[in-house]
Parts: sequence; C-alpha cells; structure tokens
Amino acid sequence: MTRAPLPWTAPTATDPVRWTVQLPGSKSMSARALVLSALAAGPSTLLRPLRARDTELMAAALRSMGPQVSTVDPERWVVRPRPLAGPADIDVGLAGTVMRFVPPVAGLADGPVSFDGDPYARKRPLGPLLDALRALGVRIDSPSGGLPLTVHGIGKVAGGEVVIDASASSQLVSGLLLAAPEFERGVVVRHVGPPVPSAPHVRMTVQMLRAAGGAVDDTTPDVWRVEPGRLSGRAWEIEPDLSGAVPFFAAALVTGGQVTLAGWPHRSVQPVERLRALLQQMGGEVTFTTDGLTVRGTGAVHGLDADLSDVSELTPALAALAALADSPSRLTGVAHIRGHETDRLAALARELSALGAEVIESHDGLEIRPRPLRGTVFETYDDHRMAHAAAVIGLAVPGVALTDVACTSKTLPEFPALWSAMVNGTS
Ligand SMILES: O=C(O)C1=C[C@@H](OP(=O)(O)O)[C@@H](O)[C@H](O)C1
Ligand SMILES: C=C(OP(=O)(O)O)C(=O)O
Repeated sequence: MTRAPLPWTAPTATDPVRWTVQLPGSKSMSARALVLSALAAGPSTLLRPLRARDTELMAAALRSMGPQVSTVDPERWVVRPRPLAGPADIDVGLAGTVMRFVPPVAGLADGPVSFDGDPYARKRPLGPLLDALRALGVRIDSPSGGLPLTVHGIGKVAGGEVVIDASASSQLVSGLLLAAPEFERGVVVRHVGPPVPSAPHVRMTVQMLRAAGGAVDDTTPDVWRVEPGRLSGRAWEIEPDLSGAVPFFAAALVTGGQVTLAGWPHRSVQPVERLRALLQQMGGEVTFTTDGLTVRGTGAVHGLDADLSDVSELTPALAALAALADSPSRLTGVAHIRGHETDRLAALARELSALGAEVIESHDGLEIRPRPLRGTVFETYDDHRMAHAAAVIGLAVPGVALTDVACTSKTLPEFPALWSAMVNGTS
C-alpha cells in the first residue's frame, strides 16, 4: 500500500448535530453486484454503487480477467460479461470481499490468476476457502496457505459438495456461493465448526443470488445448495451503506442531536432492525420517515451488553459509544474480528485504554468501563472503522489525534469532509 498517512484531529461538537447524510451505496451490496454481474449472461448496471477503494479494487479485479466494468458514471456502473481468462494479477488491497469473492471466479478463468494485497491482507483468514476450492476441482498455489497465491484456472470448475469451517469469516461461504451457479455441478457448502459470524451478510448473498436468477436452498442451517445455471444481467439498486452510517448515527447519540440517512429503502437486505435495537438499548430513538432512517439522541448514552457476532463490523463504533456511556458495556461473540482489517479487539483495547477508559479484552470481546477521557494520539492501524471510532470519541473529547484518517478511503473517501460538515452544521 503506497498511500501517505493523513494525520487528523477529530472535531469536537459544541452543539447537538442536526444533519441529513447522503451516503454512497453499501460496500457489501456493491461487491456482490459486481461479481454476479461479471458472471451473468448479459449486461448489468449498478445504480448508486459505492465508489471507494474496496469496490474499485473489485472492479479492477474482474476487469483484469476480461469482463468490462465501466465506472465512468459514478451513479451508474455498467458491467458487460466477457469470457474469463488469465494471465492476470489482482491486487486485493485490504478488502475481504476481493480476497474471498474473486478466487472462486478465477477458478472459472482460462489461465493463471495471481493475487496479493496489503501486508495485513496476508494475515487475514483465507485457507479454508482455498482448501474448499481445491476440493471442488481448482488448482491453487499458495505456499503460505493464504496470500500471495495463484489460481490456475482451466475455464471450468467441477463443483459438488464441500465441507468448510467458516467460523473465521462469513465471506468464506459467500465467496463459494456467488460463483457456484457457473460450476458444472453447482455446489453444496456444509459448514462445520464454531458458528459462522455475520449471518446477515450470508443472507444478503443468498438474496442477491436469487435476484440474479440463481437457485439457492438455505433451508438447512449451515448448509447452502446452489444449482448450476446461468445468471441474468439486471439493474442493481444499491442501498445506502448502513454500516458506513453507524458512526454518523453514533454522533446523534453522543451530542443529543439527530442524524438522518437519506434514501433509506422500504425493504432492505441490510440488518437495520438489529441496528435499531442496539442503538435503542444505548439510548437512541430510531424511526423510519419519508426523509430516510433517522436516529435521535436522547441526551444519554447507556452501556450495552450484547453478542455482536451477527453485526461484527459495527464493533468499533459501538465500542466508542460504550467508552462515552453512563454505564459499563460487555461486547461479546466477535473473536473473528481479530482477522478484520487489523486485530480489532486488541486495537480497540489499546486505543480506548490510552484515552483513559478501563477496558478488559477477552478472547471474543471487550468489557468497557467508562472513565473520564482525555485527548491523545489514536493509532488507526489502516482500519477505516478504527478511524470512525476515534471520530465518535473526538466529538466529546478534545484532542483525539488520528494517526491517519485517509484509511477511511477503504469504504468512504468522503468521510473526513462529511464528518466535519456534520459537526460544523454545514451541508
Ligand atoms: O460479505 C461481506 O460483505 C462482509 C461480511 C462480514 O465479514 P466477516 O464475516 O468476516 O465479519 C463483514 O464484517 C464485512 O465487513 C463485509
Ligand atoms: C471487516 C470489514 O471489511 P472486509 O470486507 O475487508 O472484511 C469491514 O468493512 O468492517
């Protein structure tokens, strides 16, 4: 990764924020729509996709194997499928979606496709996916069991039944399912091991596969069957990114203000009811209005006792709120976020402690006992959601100095500008 770090002191809010935020599309929906579109029988469009490092890397990865992906119009990306072929060299950056969703597609390409990424990407769990692909008939060279690796595609994948331990990441399952309609025998994926985290993301995969014409049976827990068959091209309406909105919603709680996420759909593939319950437990009011999804702070932030395994990517923002709460919190069920962009449990424990909070790190979570906080340097570890957590605390604590805010470009390059606009009350 060659990006220069951008130090940034988080702005402190002197008044309750009152703001409507227009956010780009969901990272997770955009990534799935790109993969499904590249595999479809005809062209597709993505309406209001996320334009950020992760999705641009996904577009580039697919393009390098043949499909045309036009990102010229930021509101409307166009994907035209073409025969998949190597040789190709793919940079996954630090994107779990690219490193887990694209190798199964590369198995379908004719020719070698190599993958590598940022230094920390080499540490993120990938081995179970590679073993599963091998069992399905794909030849892969991976000296370390992860990145760097080369998929030696022969233009087809036999498919069939496979057992995987996907407890390290739901993306290991999603990656297999997304490409499976193109496998000669489709796939039956059977998970064996501790629970698969982030269940709503697997549901999103199943829903989007079906929307593209895929036949998926997920009626048996931990078993997913995808029939072979051609996917259809279509127009994908990408929903605003709910996870990206969470730090902004947290600002409503911290300042006793109100934040609306504009353009929220009536029906969503993102876990909005779960988020609503969590924010309400912490003292927020969450309503759906014609303007969008609105979170109102009530003036108090309460501690939270919750298993976050299904919404684990929200842990950093919720941990930041917990550090500002009026009672202790216990966040559990998220051992696997040690394999996210950084070891998020260790990173949160270290940085929240440095600010003055009392934090006890366990193997699968954090106990956070709020104490008076003081501004200090906050290491962001190349992790966009660590930067979000620091910004949330900075609303209430002057002098929270992020080592690098540019890491937010992974999912929202506009983050520092949007955040400052919210705090300063400008649009
Ligand atoms: O499939 C996806 O789009 C995602 C799945 C989840 O991964 P894990 O299951 O590894 O938590 C989530 O945390 C990540 O941000 C996005
Ligand atoms: C875990 C995350 O990302 P990735 O898709 O890279 O796994 C995240 O965005 O919080």
